[in-house]
Amino acid sequence: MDERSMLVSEVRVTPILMEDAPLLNRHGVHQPYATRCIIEIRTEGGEVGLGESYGDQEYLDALRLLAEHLPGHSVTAPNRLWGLAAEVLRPDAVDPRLVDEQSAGWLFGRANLSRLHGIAVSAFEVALLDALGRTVGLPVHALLGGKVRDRVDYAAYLFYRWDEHPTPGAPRDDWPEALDPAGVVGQAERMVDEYGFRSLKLKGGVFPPEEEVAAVEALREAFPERPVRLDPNGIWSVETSARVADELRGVVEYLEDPCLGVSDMAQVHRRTGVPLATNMCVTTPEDVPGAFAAEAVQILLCDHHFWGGLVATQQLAAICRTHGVGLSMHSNTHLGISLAAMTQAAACVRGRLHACDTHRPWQGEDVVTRPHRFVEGAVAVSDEPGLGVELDREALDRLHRRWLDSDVRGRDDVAAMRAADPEWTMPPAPRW
Ligand SMILES: O=C([O-])C(=O)C[C@H](O)[C@@H](O)C(=O)[O-]
Ligand SMILES: [Mg+2]
Repeated sequence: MDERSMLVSEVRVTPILMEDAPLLNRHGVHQPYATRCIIEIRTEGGEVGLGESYGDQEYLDALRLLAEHLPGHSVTAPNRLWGLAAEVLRPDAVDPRLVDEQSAGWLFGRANLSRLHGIAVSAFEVALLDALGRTVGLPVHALLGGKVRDRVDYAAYLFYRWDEHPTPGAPRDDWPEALDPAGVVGQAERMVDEYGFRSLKLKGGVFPPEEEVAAVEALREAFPERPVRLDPNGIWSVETSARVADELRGVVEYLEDPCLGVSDMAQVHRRTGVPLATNMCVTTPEDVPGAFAAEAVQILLCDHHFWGGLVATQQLAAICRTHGVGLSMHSNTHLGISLAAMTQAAACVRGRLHACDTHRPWQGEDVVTRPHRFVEGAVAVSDEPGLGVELDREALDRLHRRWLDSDVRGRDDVAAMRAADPEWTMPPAPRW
């Protein structure tokens, strides 16, 4: 094959706004529209590779900056993206919020340079692998060493939610409110009916822990065969976390980020023995040694969007296997290109993989022509070349026009909550 045909000729990073549901979490509520960006890489040989990543303005700027340096890069060399990212995305070249270690504004860990590079590499690595796979006629999983499973299990991602956004004129879906155990069980019933999910995860941190414990117990009673997890995003103290862990021992598969930080998580696990998962206190490779040594984490939620991509996911999986730490996948609001990438990566992970998180059922829109179907809670691993998805150009244009016509440029669940409660501010941690 002619080497020149493998070179990147053009890169497009297109910001979009997609409808989102009024899902509640410890910060507040999801905005009516969420930002995201779609990446298209064209090769000299005429293939196109797709990627999907965060769309907050500061990330968009960083991704566009890196994109300028990609023409001439070979789709056969995704590993070289790390060196390029280190060269181009220096602390003085990016928005300070992306590298400020003190900024813990997100629901998935602190910002820092290592994480920024992981995010940037991932966004383009996926697109390069897609283009390479299409060029040579192989699925991405073959480029990662081959799939070890044909279907990837996902969990029903249950949220406390309102039936509609407090913002006038916001889009509305057809899910009813879920604000108590009966509402949560009703939501789970519909998720199980429509998607067949065989694991359940409740996003907590919204109501006092007793109410969330009651919801988890109600889920367990309604679905005795299905593992249940609870994730309050680190809003409990060590005392509260230990109490909840004692109450839910044997009821939950694991507790996810009951409290913040390696030392507090380790204390809770030491005191209770209940398995703990995280997508908050271990989010870069540098976090791994200390957290594993302290036994703060029994299940790590990988997320290729911030761990550096699909190859990095395999490397992280190997580290977890070596240390006897289980693996699952974190997700926040995403569309079908991300789901395709998550599924290809998960397909290659050897050993036990806990059902992965996905927000996909909450999105009524997509930018791929054939949105994925969940059958018995799983997505079939595509064997088509690349990621196995095609871009719906008309949908992309529509969601991009929406972005152009709007001033929403990032995620702010605290501000969104103020539409319902003008006094609302970021809750302290621990809150309970
Ligand atoms: O597992 C998690 O912590 C998440 O999925 C973080 C997300 O941002 C979720 O909490 C959300 O979207 O509200
Ligand atoms: Mg979490």
